[in-house]
Amino acid sequence: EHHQWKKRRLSQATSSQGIREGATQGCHLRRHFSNNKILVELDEASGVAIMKLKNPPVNSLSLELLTEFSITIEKLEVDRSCRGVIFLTSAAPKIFSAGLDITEMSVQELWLLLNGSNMVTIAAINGSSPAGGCLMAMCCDFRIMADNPKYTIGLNETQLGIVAPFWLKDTITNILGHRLTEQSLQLGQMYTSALKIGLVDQLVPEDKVQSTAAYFLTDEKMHEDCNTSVVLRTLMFKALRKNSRVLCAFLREECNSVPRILSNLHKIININIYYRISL
Ligand SMILES: CC/C=C\C/C=C\C/C=C\C=C\CC(=O)SCCNC(=O)CCNC(=O)[C@H](O)C(C)(C)COP(=O)(O)OP(=O)(O)OC[C@H]1O[C@@H](n2cnc3c(N)ncnc32)[C@H](O)[C@@H]1OP(=O)(O)O
Repeated sequence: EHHQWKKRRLSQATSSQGIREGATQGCHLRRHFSNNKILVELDEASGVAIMKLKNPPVNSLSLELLTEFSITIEKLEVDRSCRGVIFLTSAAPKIFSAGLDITEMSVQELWLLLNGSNMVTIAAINGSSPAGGCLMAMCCDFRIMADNPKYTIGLNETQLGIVAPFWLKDTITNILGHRLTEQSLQLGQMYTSALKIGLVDQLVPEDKVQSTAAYFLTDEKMHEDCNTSVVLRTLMFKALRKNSRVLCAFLREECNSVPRILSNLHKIININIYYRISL
């Protein structure tokens, strides 16, 4: 069934369905794709794709954005000039993503896409990033965040009365370790010092987030201390993480069975009950 879903997405991705394309010729070719909520700029020389979320005012992860997200990732996956390098940032200032649109929900597919992707993914976190925004960043291989004490990041689900499902807990445990994860989820904690606890890998000045992500991906010298390219290291990292195939199978199942559109808070409560039962 997942295969069917993928096929359907791919045919949408390759059809003209709302995707606008263009190319500019500088010293090398840059291609642009866009649909309503996602802008992509692909530099063919470096293979670096910048994927920008554009859902004003707060970049919430609405169903429309998540659908376009899937289409875009799959389009990049099959694009031979994208050398497996992509980074994710926000087109809006100050907010990376406010998390799920509280009137809708479908986040498992995003988890599957980013965790299952063979591309190297970097979150260029240029603003606040609660809940689903933090999840999206955690699904990337590296996280580079703007050094601004006003911006916070974390899983505040508990404060919202949402019980984090086990795959979300596993995702943050991989990054923070067991004890800190417990504290973080129990309190629904939002962090201003995410670097200290390892939730992000690097803090940089706000205007350098995107360029640092690009530099990180393309400049091999930066990693000469370990004599292994960032791309190779990431592919190894992904291979290690893919051990959790059982988890992937569970999530695929769940994508098919959980109602994908929640139109009001009442349904959110039902979904929470569903998660409690399935734990
Ligand atoms: C339902 C889940 C079920 C099961 C669990 C499944 C999976 C678990 C994995 C992930 C779970 C994720 C859950 C979520 O992501 S829930 C969403 C959590 N998000 C928040 O708590 C965000 C709270 N918002 C803020 O902190 C701030 O708004 C801000 C820092 C993002 C921006 O602050 P600003 O001061 O710049 O702007 P505001 O005036 O506060 O907001 C502007 C505008 O935007 C609306 N808004 C804010 N957040 C959301 C949102 N998540 N969805 C939709 N709309 C949002 C806000 O209401 C304002 O609207 P108005 O201008 O008042 O109309």
